[in-house]
Amino acid sequence: MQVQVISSANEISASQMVNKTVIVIDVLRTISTIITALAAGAASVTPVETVMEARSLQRAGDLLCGERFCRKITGFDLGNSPFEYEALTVDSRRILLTTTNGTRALLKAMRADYVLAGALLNAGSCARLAHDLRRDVILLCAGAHDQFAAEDGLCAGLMIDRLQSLRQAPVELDDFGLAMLGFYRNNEHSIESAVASSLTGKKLIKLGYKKDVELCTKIDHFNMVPRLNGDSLLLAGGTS
Ligand SMILES: O=C(O)[C@H](CS(=O)(=O)O)OP(=O)(O)O
Repeated sequence: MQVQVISSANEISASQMVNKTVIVIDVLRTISTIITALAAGAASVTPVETVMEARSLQRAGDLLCGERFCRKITGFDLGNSPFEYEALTVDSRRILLTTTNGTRALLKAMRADYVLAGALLNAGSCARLAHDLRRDVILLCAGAHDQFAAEDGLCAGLMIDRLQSLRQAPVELDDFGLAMLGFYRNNEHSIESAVASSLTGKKLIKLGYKKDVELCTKIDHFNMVPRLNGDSLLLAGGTS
């Protein structure tokens, strides 16, 4: 199995995705929020590029969700904090979600054979499902504002570590993947502080989202994987 790591959403091209499984990684916070929402019973999550598009797609019962500048969008039901996605609020609802980086990365990955949503919260399950799908893998770090984000790189390194332990044959890594594996192994006993020291981690903490950062660093908190089906993410695997 070949595994390639791409440093930010704008670095991927459609031709790279042919016959591949793409795992879209956005630890802070989009993918962590999507995993939490589906685990809490949301029917599906549809990633949407713009605020206007989200509004135009809304049908009765749908929740309009997302952030700009890390804050809930005016008039929307929920923002981008996993804590907002409680069972009472999201149960059986379709979620239309637009965020700065994470939903854009998901939309960019749509040409792949399989698109999975991965974060620290479900890293082990995500690696296992990717292994079972028997395709070469791209780990697409969503990044922040078209730049590499350290927390996504750490998560990519963790998934490579997990993929390697699942396989008899070695995982063939590109150089960036090799670097991310080393980055993860150097920080594996201090993931929470490494994420809290990242640019986005520091920004979110400054804005009052320290608990979000702490929650998003819980490795393997869930054993299920959001998987793209048409234009929406649905659950694959167990529930918690
Ligand atoms: O809301 C978030 O956590 C981030 C904000 S930022 O653009 O990275 O500063 O957005 P996301 O799309 O979840 O990376």
